[in-house]
Amino acid sequence: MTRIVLFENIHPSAHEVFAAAGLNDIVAHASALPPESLLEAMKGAQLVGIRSRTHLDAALLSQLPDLRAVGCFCIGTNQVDLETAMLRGVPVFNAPFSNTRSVAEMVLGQSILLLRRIPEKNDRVHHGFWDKTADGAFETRGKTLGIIGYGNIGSQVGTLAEAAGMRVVFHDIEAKLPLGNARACTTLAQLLGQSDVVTLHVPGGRGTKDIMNAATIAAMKPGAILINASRGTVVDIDALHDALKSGHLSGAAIDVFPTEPKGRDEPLKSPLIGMRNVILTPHIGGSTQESQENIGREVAEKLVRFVLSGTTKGAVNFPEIPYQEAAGAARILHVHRNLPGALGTLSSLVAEFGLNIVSQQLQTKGQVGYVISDVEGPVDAKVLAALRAHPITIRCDIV
Ligand SMILES: NC(=O)c1ccc[n+]([C@@H]2O[C@H](COP(=O)([O-])OP(=O)(O)OC[C@H]3O[C@@H](n4cnc5c(N)ncnc54)[C@H](O)[C@@H]3O)[C@@H](O)[C@H]2O)c1
Ligand SMILES: O=C(O)[C@H](O)COP(=O)(O)O
Repeated sequence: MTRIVLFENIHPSAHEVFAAAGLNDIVAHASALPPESLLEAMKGAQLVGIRSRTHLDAALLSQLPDLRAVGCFCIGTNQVDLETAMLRGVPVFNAPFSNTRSVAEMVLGQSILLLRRIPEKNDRVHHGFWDKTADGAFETRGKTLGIIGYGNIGSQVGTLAEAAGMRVVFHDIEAKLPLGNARACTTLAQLLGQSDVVTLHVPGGRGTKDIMNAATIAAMKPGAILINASRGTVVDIDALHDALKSGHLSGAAIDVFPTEPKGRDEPLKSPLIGMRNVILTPHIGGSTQESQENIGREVAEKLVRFVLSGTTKGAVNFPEIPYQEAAGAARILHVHRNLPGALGTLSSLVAEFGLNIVSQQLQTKGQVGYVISDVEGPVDAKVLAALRAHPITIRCDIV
């Protein structure tokens, strides 16, 4: 039996995919759990499904000997210690494109609303005030959108923004093909100095921490707008608060926060609460019916393929072996330390039990090697125990 434990209200489409593959031992939690309950909830799970709020650090992963794979039912994977997972023989899968469009649409919508100061005007009318004025309200057409991080989401935002008449510039640490009429900026300063709206679409992690800080926010055009729907660590919220208070920036939309509540019952703490022309949303950039259904299906399919055939295609932290038809009576999935002669050692071990290898694929990544071997003849518990006991072995399973 493959025990699956899911957190954070993963879409029923995932359950359908698991059930169709005969994987019915599923425990589903509607929200993220506090760290003190997480280990207990994951014990015995072979597959774990999470979204952005569940953190799987090295200490937690090392207490989960049964864990075979992790599914991040989202784009970001920075909430998992990917290196530790790999060294423990655990591939991590995600859904790299399934919510891209949802985020891009939200960012374009926020740009239009903030340029017109709609959040502030909406609030005034709700309080009975009729402040009819064009002061500080601008068309989107002809304004410059600066995109920091021109990957899947950033480039999609650029395409939509051009359709709305915006001029698009972007900055990325890698060379990127500009779509439409978008122009690359070689430096961040170049982008900040000319953009009416700046939007962030970089991954989380040390390399992007506080990209927008007091100095870079000061380098933005007076009256500009800042949007962040990437990761909460990317913007120094106190510096943003100061720039909004002083009037240097005219508005902001923040979907992700340095510390986010674990669930509905926990309040958000942020100095931005109650500020004028600021849109605050609870990390819902990728939360649409369409995206969640697609993500549920996509990640569950990757997990099912791994469980049934060992394929790791699409894993973000692991040697990738594409799907191949089973060629023998049994398939051995062997994760080992990537040392010289490891493949020979494995093949000799298998041969000692009189098993003939009919098909074999090896891929390596850093310190880890992964081999799928199809063998003639059944692999019994004695063979599996011998393979698992060998010093080069990190993990070994039979499918
Ligand atoms: N708010 C949400 O609900 C939501 C939904 C989906 C994704 N996200 C987040 O959006 C972010 C982007 O997602 P994506 O799918 O476009 O990722 P992606 O990997 O396709 O693109 C990220 C881009 O950022 C670039 N980059 C990395 N470091 C940079 C730096 N220091 N300066 C400039 N560019 C840099 C990369 O080269 C890459 O082109 C991720 O953090 C993801 O987790 C948030
Ligand atoms: O990485 C992502 O895809 C987004 O941050 C969305 O995360 P979520 O699934 O927790 O909404």
